[in-house]
Amino acid sequence: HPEPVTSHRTAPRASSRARAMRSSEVIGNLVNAFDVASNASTIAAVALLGIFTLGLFFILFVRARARATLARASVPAVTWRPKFLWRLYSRSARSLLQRVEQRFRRGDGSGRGRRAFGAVVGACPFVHVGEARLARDVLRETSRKAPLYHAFEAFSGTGIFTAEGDDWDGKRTEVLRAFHDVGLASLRDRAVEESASAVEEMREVVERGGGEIEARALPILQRLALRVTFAYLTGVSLRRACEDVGRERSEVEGEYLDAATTLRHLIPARARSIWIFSDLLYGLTPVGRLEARKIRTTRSLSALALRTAKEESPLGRLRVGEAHLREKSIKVGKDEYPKGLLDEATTLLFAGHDTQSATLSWCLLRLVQDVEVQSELRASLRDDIIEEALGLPPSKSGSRQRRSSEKTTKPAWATSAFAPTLEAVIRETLRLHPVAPLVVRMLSSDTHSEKMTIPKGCAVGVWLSSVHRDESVWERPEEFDPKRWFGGPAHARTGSMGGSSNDDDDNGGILTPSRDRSNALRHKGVGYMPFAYGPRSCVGQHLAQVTMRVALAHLVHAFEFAPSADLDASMPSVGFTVTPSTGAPVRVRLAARAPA
Ligand code: HEM
Repeated sequence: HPEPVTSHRTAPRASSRARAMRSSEVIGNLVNAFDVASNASTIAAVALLGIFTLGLFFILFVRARARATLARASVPAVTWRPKFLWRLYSRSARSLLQRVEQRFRRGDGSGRGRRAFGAVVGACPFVHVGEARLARDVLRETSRKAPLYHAFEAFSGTGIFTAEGDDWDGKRTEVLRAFHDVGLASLRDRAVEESASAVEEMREVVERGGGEIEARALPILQRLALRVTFAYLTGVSLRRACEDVGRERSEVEGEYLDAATTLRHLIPARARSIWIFSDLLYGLTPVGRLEARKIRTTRSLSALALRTAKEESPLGRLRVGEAHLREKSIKVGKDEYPKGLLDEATTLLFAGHDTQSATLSWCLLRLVQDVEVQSELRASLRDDIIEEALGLPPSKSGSRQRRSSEKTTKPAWATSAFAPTLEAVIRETLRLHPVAPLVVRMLSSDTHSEKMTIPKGCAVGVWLSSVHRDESVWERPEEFDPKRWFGGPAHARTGSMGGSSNDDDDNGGILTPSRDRSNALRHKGVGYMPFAYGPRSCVGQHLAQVTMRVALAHLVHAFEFAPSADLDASMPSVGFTVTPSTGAPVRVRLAARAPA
């Protein structure tokens, strides 16, 4: 056998030397590597620190600039704290409107009674306004919405609610022209049809319930307002459109309203939270993903509306208008739709049903608190001309045929002078519950008013709910008093509303003389703007007034409403619109027949 290369005794000595050498090499290499790494990490750390410091200086600089701009408005400043979305969403800011109003009432301590305060929101100087005249000046001045509306873009896309500049201008013109060309008669007919059928459904439930039931009014009114809005926009009833695609109307409505309810809270909550700063990060959060799912659901109703819309309907007209066809198409299910058109249908369906159902819910809650007003309203509707015009069943047999020859050829029901008590109740509801209570604009030039100047570059949040409570304009502002819309200045401070008026600044120019001039309503005046004011005021206000008149008249004509046992019934839930937080629970019974 050959000798082993290393003897048994020398081998460990040689290998330990080699090991020692190898380990010193390794340590040396490690030290080198560590040196290199530590140099690199030092450089990276210094670079990061530099970027961080620069970023910090930049933030401090823009915030200081924003504070300086705000100081020029000389409003008392409050601190803005961004919120975490899940807290806002889960608690749905109940008392927000009261808190803001209290803040306005406190003023700036100067005794000048300014209803305004400011905050730096991110890097933007933000002035909150609750003063009637100032609000009007601001809203008249600009058509630019604040970056806050960015949170709504995922939902309403480039529809007119969120569009800007020439794009908005072109689309708004097309929408208004479409509404004008179609006219209000078809809307009145749809509203009569759907209101009568909602009353019949409810009558059956009341009769089954032994003559009186407790019901949540909001979901019933949401379905009613959605059906009227869909039918008007498309020229086809929602039932018919659903049948055409082999689906049940109640299922389609249910899905849509569930999604809309979630979005109503989620989108404004995002606008007030830190997530407004990043679409990408927001999209990765569970709430961001929930929002995307709900938006897809609402779009399927918009797609159904576009697919079924008749040529002569408002959506049918938009389908051939240029402004809505410029953008590329997007897919919903198997079909593709021009994005601008789809976004507009989404905007109008949502804005149409949500605002009207919320307003009508508040109206019923007010009427259950004020039985006298409710009875007066019901009595005022038991008039054969009003009944005929609003499609109500006749309460006195035999009289209609005789009087119908007096029917005016103009759409009298479209004017506020036609049924003044009904109109006064709706106006007073919208005064105390303007369901879209905050509108925000960017000032592109300084806005001067009697009391102050707000510099350009400021975002201005006009709180319509507070404008409607401005004590320099309204007497007893918290009181629900439809009578303030009639008669002399006892009900409103001088200058707030002018003399009596039949001029209907809200009726789209359709003028019909009142049948009873002594009963004419007063001008709305400077302190009243439930549909906002100026270039970006509501495009659907004339539609809303017709639908709400018809729907409220049908409900109050058929039923008596009484308060429910729910103590939270009048608690507001503030989202996209302000709704009664527990769905407007009321007790319902059939209205007693009119005395012969
Ligand atoms: C009681 C009913 C309604 C109320 C109280 C109401 C209130 C308002 C308010 C306050 C604005 C301004 C929002 C802002 O600038 O942030 C607005 C805008 C708008 N409303 Fe209404 N609205 C009602 C009904 C309707 C209806 C029935 C439609 C359509 C079918 C509609 C469509 C719109 C649209 C598209 C805008 C955006 C206009 C623009 O930015 O140019 N609204 N509404």
